[in-house]
Amino acid sequence: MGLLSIIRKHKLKDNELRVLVLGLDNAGKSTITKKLKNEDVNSVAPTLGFQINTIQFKEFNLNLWDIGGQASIRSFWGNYYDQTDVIIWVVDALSTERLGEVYEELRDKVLLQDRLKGVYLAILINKIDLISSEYQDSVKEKVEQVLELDSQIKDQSKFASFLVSGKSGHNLEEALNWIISREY
Ligand SMILES: Nc1nc2c(ncn2[C@@H]2O[C@H](COP(=O)(O)OP(=O)(O)OP(=O)(O)O)[C@@H](O)[C@H]2O)c(=O)[nH]1
Ligand SMILES: [Mg+2]
Repeated sequence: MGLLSIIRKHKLKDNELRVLVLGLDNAGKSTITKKLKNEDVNSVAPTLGFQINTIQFKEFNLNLWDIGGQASIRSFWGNYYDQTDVIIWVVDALSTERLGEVYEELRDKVLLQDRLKGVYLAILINKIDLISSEYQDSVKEKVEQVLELDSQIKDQSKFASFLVSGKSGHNLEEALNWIISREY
């Protein structure tokens, strides 16, 4: 057995998952991460490097890597890819004008990356607290349509999208439940 598979076996025994939190700048990655840690979400600043946070959720330890999303530092994302189990991809529900950029970055930096083959993808459509409930479903549809996940990812069990709010915590638990109920 190779070293990597030994490490992997050991991790699974501990129910430990490596989760990268990615997405464009200002999407809300750090806010969501803070909310999951029960920290104050009103004091966030743009992430210039990365922050590792371990949270316990049910019987799992999730190592959340909150990585800066500014364009100038996206080229460093690849440094974190090895041994990743899950990607949480955060989309700002209000910035519909940036959905083209979201599509390109998700495709090029995640979906086409050999080192991320087979990784589970949770799309968190964030800041839903700022969108009135009657429009929320159409926002979800719009994001799903632009990202073309159905055609880009053949295995339907590999991805799911959620309307969330990092500020209020809305639907974050549902997203984590989906993550821990995958097969690792
Ligand atoms: N209303 C609302 N604002 C949010 C929410 N999530 C994040 N924000 C705001 O969006 C801005 C960016 O949030 P961050 O969490 O710093 O975004 P980020 O994705 O970590 O950004 P980078 O670190 O630059 O990649 C901040 O002003 C947050 O307060 C949300 O769910 N609702
Ligand atoms: Mg951040």
